[in-house]
Amino acid sequence: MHQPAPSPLVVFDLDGTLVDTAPDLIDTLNGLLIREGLAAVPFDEARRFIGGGARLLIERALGAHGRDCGPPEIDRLYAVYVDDYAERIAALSRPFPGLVDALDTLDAAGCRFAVCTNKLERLSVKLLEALGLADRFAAICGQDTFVAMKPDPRALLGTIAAAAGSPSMAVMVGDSGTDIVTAKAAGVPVVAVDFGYTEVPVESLAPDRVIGRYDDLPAAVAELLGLRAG
Ligand SMILES: O=C(O)COP(=O)(O)O
Ligand SMILES: [Mg+2]
Repeated sequence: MHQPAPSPLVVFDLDGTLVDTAPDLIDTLNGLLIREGLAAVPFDEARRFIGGGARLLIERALGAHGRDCGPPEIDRLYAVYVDDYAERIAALSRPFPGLVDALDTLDAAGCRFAVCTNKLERLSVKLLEALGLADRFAAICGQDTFVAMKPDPRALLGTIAAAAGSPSMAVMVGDSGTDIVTAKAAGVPVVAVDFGYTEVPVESLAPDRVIGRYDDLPAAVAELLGLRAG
């Protein structure tokens, strides 16, 4: 008996890829810093610090301004940050332009979708529910879903398994070096979006494709998976 071939799976990063979350992430960060008597971080600088999870965002923001806090202090700030962020999860955050149409086109071509993010799982679900997008994903996996978070390839391979997909029929879509390194380590082709949050231009990180708008995603996925373009 043959197993049916798994449908193609497109695994998306969340912050900076599916959703422009920087305004809420950075408002939360700066609200916290100001309450703590610390300097707020300029938006464009803080935007580049997103991608490794909220704890790293806080560490980078403090480090950029010469504050080196020990783990207990970071733990305390992180706990407050997570609570504050949950309160404003989708106050300003919106899907990037063209995302929903691209999902519709890929869906019609037989693709399924999953999320592999370094956000906490519960915040990821809450955000996507608030935006009416949660039901589109077969799995929504965060930094605390598996034993390891991106760039560990087990985060991506675990997400693909949770969505009942196969690594040989999967593509990762992400905005940062973290996503590209993760996908390469997992042996999964990767499309980089160039409108997200990254410290270096994504082109310099050798993804399989770079797209500047969601309209170009269906063709990139079709090429990488050898599908007939819709
Ligand atoms: O919030 C972060 O820093 C990381 O989130 P991402 O993995 O969805 O980019
Ligand atoms: Mg990202």
